Amino acid sequence: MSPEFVVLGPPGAGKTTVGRLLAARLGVSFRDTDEDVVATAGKPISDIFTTDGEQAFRALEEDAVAKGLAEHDGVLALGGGAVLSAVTRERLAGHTVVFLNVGTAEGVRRTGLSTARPLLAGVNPRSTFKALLDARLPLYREVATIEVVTDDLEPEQVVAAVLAQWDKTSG
Ligand SMILES: Nc1ncnc2c1ncn2[C@@H]1O[C@H](COP(=O)(O)OP(=O)(O)OP(=O)(O)O)[C@@H](O)[C@H]1O
Ligand SMILES: O=C(O)C1=C[C@@H](O)[C@@H](O)[C@H](O)C1
Ligand SMILES: [Mg+2]
Repeated sequence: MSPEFVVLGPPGAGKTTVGRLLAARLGVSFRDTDEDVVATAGKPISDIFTTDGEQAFRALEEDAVAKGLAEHDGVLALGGGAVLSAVTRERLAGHTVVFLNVGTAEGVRRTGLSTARPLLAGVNPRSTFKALLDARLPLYREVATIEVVTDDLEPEQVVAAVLAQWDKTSG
């Protein structure tokens, strides 16, 4: 078994929103590694970061991604920082990997109303988001087979853009 689409990108890119829509459109199931980590740890991501630290979260995330890739055959959304793991990047080879890109202004706007993202909870979410994006852009692009810039698109339009690129590449 193997996911039809793996969806990744920074916080607020729309991995969960678009991933769910994409799965519904294809009539397949949706799975999100952030939710799997929460279920395994038995507490919210913000608590894992506070109590156990980011490293502990990344270890749980690496396992959740490996399991999702092995077990799930629908749409699998990864946490925003999953690509920081070299092992995970290797595991993504051979999969259809969708990179949902979003710029700093729109990414901060989309994530601004939530306190659930511990990495963006600092004093200057804008500079934090930009630094995160700069550091990860090469990693997202290393593994992606499809990239959609989502800033000016509604979630349904993002799904359409993903499927249009997929049609072209799977030819
Ligand atoms: N294309 C879009 N246009 C407008 N708003 C969007 C779009 N995609 C997502 N959103 C909104 O942005 C917010 C964040 O979306 P979502 O939770 O899907 O992002 P995510 O990539 O899963 O983030 P995280 O990495 O934190 O899990 C939500 O309020 C969602 O409704
Ligand atoms: O970008 C990140 O590093 C994160 C994104 C979220 O999906 C969660 O996985 C967590 O909040 C960390
Ligand atoms: Mg999400």
